[in-house]
Parts: sequence; structure tokens; C-alpha cells
Amino acid sequence: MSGTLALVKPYVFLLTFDALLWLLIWLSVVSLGVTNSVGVTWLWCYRLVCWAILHHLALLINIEKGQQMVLVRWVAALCLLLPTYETVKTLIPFTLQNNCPVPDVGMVALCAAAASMACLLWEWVFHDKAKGDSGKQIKQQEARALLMRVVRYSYPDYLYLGAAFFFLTLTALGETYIPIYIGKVIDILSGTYDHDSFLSAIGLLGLFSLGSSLFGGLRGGMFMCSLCRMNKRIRHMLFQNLIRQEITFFEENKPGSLSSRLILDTDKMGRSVAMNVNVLLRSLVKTTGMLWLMLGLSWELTLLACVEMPLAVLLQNSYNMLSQDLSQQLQDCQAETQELAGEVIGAVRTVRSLHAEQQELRRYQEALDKMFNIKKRKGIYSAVHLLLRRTVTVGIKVLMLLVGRALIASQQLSMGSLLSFVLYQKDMATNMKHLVYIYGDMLNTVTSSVKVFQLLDRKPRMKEEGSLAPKQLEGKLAFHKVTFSYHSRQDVQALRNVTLEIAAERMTALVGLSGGGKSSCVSLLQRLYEPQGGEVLLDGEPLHHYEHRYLRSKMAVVSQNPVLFSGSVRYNIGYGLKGCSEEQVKEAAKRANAHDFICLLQDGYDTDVGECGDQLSAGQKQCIAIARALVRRPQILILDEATSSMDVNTQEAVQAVLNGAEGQTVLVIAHRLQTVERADHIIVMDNGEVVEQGTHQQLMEMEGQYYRLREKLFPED
Ligand SMILES: Nc1ncnc2c1ncn2[C@@H]1O[C@H](COP(=O)(O)OP(=O)(O)OP(=O)(O)O)[C@@H](O)[C@H]1O
Repeated sequence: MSGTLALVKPYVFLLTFDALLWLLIWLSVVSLGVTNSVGVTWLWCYRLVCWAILHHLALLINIEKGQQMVLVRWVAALCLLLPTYETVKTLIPFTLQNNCPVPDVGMVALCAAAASMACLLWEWVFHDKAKGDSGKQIKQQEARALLMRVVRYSYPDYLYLGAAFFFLTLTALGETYIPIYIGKVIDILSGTYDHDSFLSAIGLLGLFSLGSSLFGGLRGGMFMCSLCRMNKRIRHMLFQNLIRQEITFFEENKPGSLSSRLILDTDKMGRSVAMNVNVLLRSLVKTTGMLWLMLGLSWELTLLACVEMPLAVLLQNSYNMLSQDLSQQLQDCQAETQELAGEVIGAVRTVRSLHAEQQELRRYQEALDKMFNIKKRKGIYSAVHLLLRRTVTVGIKVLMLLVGRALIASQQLSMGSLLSFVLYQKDMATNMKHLVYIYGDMLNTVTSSVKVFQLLDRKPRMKEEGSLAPKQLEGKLAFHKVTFSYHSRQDVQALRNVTLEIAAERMTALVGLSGGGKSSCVSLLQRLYEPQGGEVLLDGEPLHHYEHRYLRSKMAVVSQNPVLFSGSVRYNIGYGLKGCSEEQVKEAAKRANAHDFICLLQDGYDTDVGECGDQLSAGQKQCIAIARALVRRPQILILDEATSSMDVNTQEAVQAVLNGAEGQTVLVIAHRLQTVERADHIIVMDNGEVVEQGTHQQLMEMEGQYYRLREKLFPED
């Protein structure tokens, strides 16, 4: 309380000083016997002198620097608003000129109130507070910075937005003039009837109504257009950055929440600019226009109408503070619920086979309950806020009608003008509410952009792509003292000081018990992860020195559970290849032993494989995945249990083709002895380490782990 008093004191002091200056000039005018208006030039001179005096006084007051600057800005507005208003008034034709020697007390008070409110609004809405502010203010500053960033993203649509703002101004101006003409019509009808005046008033009323509707439609269309364009741009940028991220990122962020960011949050982000700025500007133009016309009708009623604003600001401010946190909680909760539903639906077979429907239903119910509670609290805040707002509005309206009645009785106001005023006041309250509410809403919705921006700004945690792309590649792979653990399980080392060589143009087999580290080696070869220690080399050069695209063209990997995309068989085999011919697709399919079963499918190579290839068996999917790898003619082929779901005959056939691939480096991980026996070199891994290596013969003769564990290593034989 004492803090607020200390804050208000300098303002009261300067306001009293200003009132004294006005009293001085009034006494001078009276004593000199001036009866005509002093004129705008004189008023400017006088107020500039006042400004100089009050400005220096403001600088002399011993307050904190930031607050002093606010005071200085307020003094400028206080001194210069009235001469500015009088100047603009003289420039507009048909406006009643003030013939009093000095502006009347009401006008001075109104300008002081307007300057204070303008400053209050400016400091509250736009001005950055000094450093060292409380957490909430810092949060608001961040929200403002975010808002500016969202605005910057709409720059490319400046033509659409410019046109939209142009139509918006015309619409708002048209709407502003309507009540004035309604009042005129009422005055004509209630006084002595003049047909020409009536027709002209009705004609102009129709013109303004029609014009504002037409421009309103054009404005809406332009805003929608720019909103759609911005959404498209942001989603594209976001998706582009998402697919560049390292695999760990996708392990940490579930697909449900990512797709929510991509769809819901980007949408909200666009809305926070296009829709809210639309309403904000419309309200701003309308409020300014209406204030202008209302002042022309009666300053007493205008002053009364303006009282509503600080009260509305106060109420809205408190409501925004309470609802901003809840909105954030609600968003997180919605993303969680969506993720949960997506996970269960995606894994519905597993859920059903484990009879976990009830358990999942309970989990979903809990998530819905949590969301409901947040929404309930939000609803209660909103209802209380609405009630208080309505009470204030009705109170002000009653007061205004009482004052209006007094003004009509003293013939200072006509009935039509009072009606116009009441219409303005209603509209004014809505517009002011928008002015206050929209900014809060913008800050609210802009918080959904935080996560979008975090994703947009996220740099993949991988080494920079190299530039090596030699024409001739031998295809020799090597691990040199490689240590690696997954981000999600940093306590467990998946690979420990692994050193091994995969000879060029030879077939090497990686064998070992489950969890030995074989698939981790393959992941590092694909550069899905980066090792924490040591290096993975290709022809003696670290993998990250090579161009990304080059590596992908030289190395193909087929995994145990290959992912197919919904689309035709042909599309899946030639996936990601530009200009892949029909012959190349068929030849690869034949080599992968897939051609025969593809021909038996309903539409042959044009058959849709369904979502994730669901309409094919696991073995058929593997055959297509092998064809997809072979069509690229890779120098290095990695098969991670790639034939495990095929029947024995198919496995044999495919393996024979793979073995016969001339000049190719082949690395296989297999659980079948026949496959491993064919390899030129076998590396045995256990618990993240290389324990033995050699040919099948050598390993058998060694009688080490390979020999002892062969039954566990090759359970399929
Ligand atoms: N994505 C992952 N996140 C965390 N830990 C993982 C991940 N993948 C594997 N691991 C762990 O890393 C270690 C090595 O696993 P890896 O999959 O490389 O073994 P593997 O020899 O290929 O086993 P399998 O024959 O069963 O496929 C294991 O302890 C495993 O639990």
C-alpha cells in the first residue's frame, strides 16, 4: 500500500502544479479582460512552457530511474495532448470551434485523464520494464518478445496484411459513423420533419452500413488468406527442422506431442497474430473514431464512458494473470491426453492381447479428469470475471442516462445525440474490452509458440556434416576404441572400447547373445547416434567427414522390422530415389525374391501395402525392404536380422544373391548358422565387447565362446 502511495505521489504533485499553472493563466485572462479564444498558436506556446517547467520538476524528483522516465513521458502527454487536440480540431471542417478565452475545465480534465490512461496503457502493454523485475514481469516480457517474433514470421504476407488493414480501417470508420446517422434520423423524426434531410440521413446511413459490410468481408478474406499462408510456412519450417533432429530427440519426444506441436500449436500461433491483431486494430481504429465523435457530442458523457476503461483494465489484468498459467497447463494436458490415446490406438493389438483395455481406459479417464479440473477452474475464473465486468458496465450506463437526462433538460444535448451516445458507449465498451482482452489473449496464445519456437530453434545434437564424397570408395569399415551408451540409459555402456574391422568387398557376420551390442554397432554405422568415445571410420576417414547424402547413397541398411510407407509396392521399393525406372524396381525385386509374390498381389507392383505395410506378411515386408536396399546398388550393405521372418527357402535364395554381390561390403547380423558360416569373417560380441573373431572354422577350432554358445547363438538351426 505504502509502495503504491509513493508511486502515485509525484503524479499528484505534478498534476497539482499543472492545475496551478492553469489557474494562473485563467486569472491572467480574467484580469486582462480577454473574451475571445486565445488561438492555437498561443495555446501551443503556453503548453510548451508548461512542459519545460514540469519536465524539469519531474527530473528533480528523487525516484528510481525507470519510474522517472515513465513520469517524463506522462508529463509530455499531459502538456501536449490538449494543443494537439485543438490543432486537429481546427483542421477538420464543420467542427464547432471553441470561443472561450482558454479551454474549459472539463476539457483540461479530460485531456489529463486521457494522457494518464494512454501512459498507463503504454507502460502496461508495450514498454519493456527495467532489468531486475519480478518473475511474472520477465515472463510477460518474454511473451512480448515471442509475440514480436510471431509478427516477424508474418512479414512475407505484408501485401495481404496491408490490404487487410486497409479494408479494416474502412470497415471500422464506416461502422463508427452509423450511430451518428441513427441519432440524426431520430432527431429529424422527433422534431420538425424535413423530407430532404431525412432522405440524405437515411441514404448516408445505408451507404455506411453497406460499405462497412463489404469492406468487412474483404478484410476477413485477406486475414484468413494470410493466416493460412503463415500456417503453411511455419509447419513446413517446423517439419523440416524436426526431421533433421538426431534419433535421441525422437526417443525423448513422443510422436503424439510432436504432432500436436505441428498441428495445434502452429495453428494457435498463427491465430494469435492474424485473428487477434485483426480485432485489436479494428478496436483501436473504432475506439479512436468513436472517442472523437463522442467528444463532439458531450465531453461530460465521454468522461463518464472513459471511467469504465481503467476498471475494465484492472479486472482484465487480474483475470489474465490467473488464466495465463491455466492455459499453459491445459495445453500440456491436451498434448499428454492426445499422446496417450495415440499410443494406445497405435498399439491396440498388444493392448488387446495383454487384456489391458481396462487399464488403458483408466489411464485415459485420469488424463481426462485432470483436463476437466483445469477447465473447470478456468470456467469459474471466467464466470466471476464476467459478473464483475457486467456490474461495472450496467452501473456506468445508469449513471450516463441520469447525466444525459440532465443535459437534455438543460438543452445541451438532443434526444438523437443521446441515443447515438448510448449506441457508441455500448460499442465503445466492447471495443475497449477487446483492446484490453485481446492483448492478454495474444500473450496467452503466444505461449503455445514457445514450444514451436523451441523446436524451430533446436539444432540437431550431431557433428556437422562433412564434405567428403570421393568417386572411388573401397568400402572398408572400422571401429576404433568406440565407447557408446544411449542417452536414455547412460549408466549402461552398450559398446565398450570396441575395435573391429569390416573388410571391403567381403562378407562379415556379427554374432552374439541378445544385448551384446550388435544393433548398436549398426546404428553407429548409420550415424543415427554419435559415439561418446573413439571413432567409426570408412576407408580410414571418420564417418562424419563424409557428406550425408553421399553416405546414404553408398550404404543401405535392412533391419529386422523394416518400416514400409502407405503407397504402392513400386513406391516403396523406389522410395527416396529420383527417376528410378520400372526395370530397376523389378530387377531389385527379383534379386530379393519378391517378384513372384508381388505379381500374385491384386494390382501387382501397384498394390497398396497399407499403413506401415500392414497388408503384407513380416517376411514379405523384409523382401521388399531388401529390394529397396538393392535398387540403390549400395557399396556397403548391412543386414540386421533382415531375413529372420522369411521361410527357409526364401532365406536361402536371398542369401545366395547377397553373397554373390560382387564388390560389395556386406555386414550381416543373423541367428542362422548357414548364413554365418558363409561369412568371410565372424566377429563375436558379448556385453558390448568384441570377444572373438575369425572364420567359422577358426572359431570352432578355438573352442571359445562361439563354440560353447553355438546352440544359443543359432537357435533357429
Ligand atoms: N534405444 C535404446 N535405448 C536404450 N538402451 C538401448 C537401446 N537399444 C539398445 N539398448 C541397450 O543397449 C545394449 C545393447 O543392445 P543392442 O540392441 O545393441 O544388442 P543386440 O546385440 O543387437 O541385441 P539383439 O540381438 O537382441 O538385437 C543393451 O543393453 C540394450 O538394452
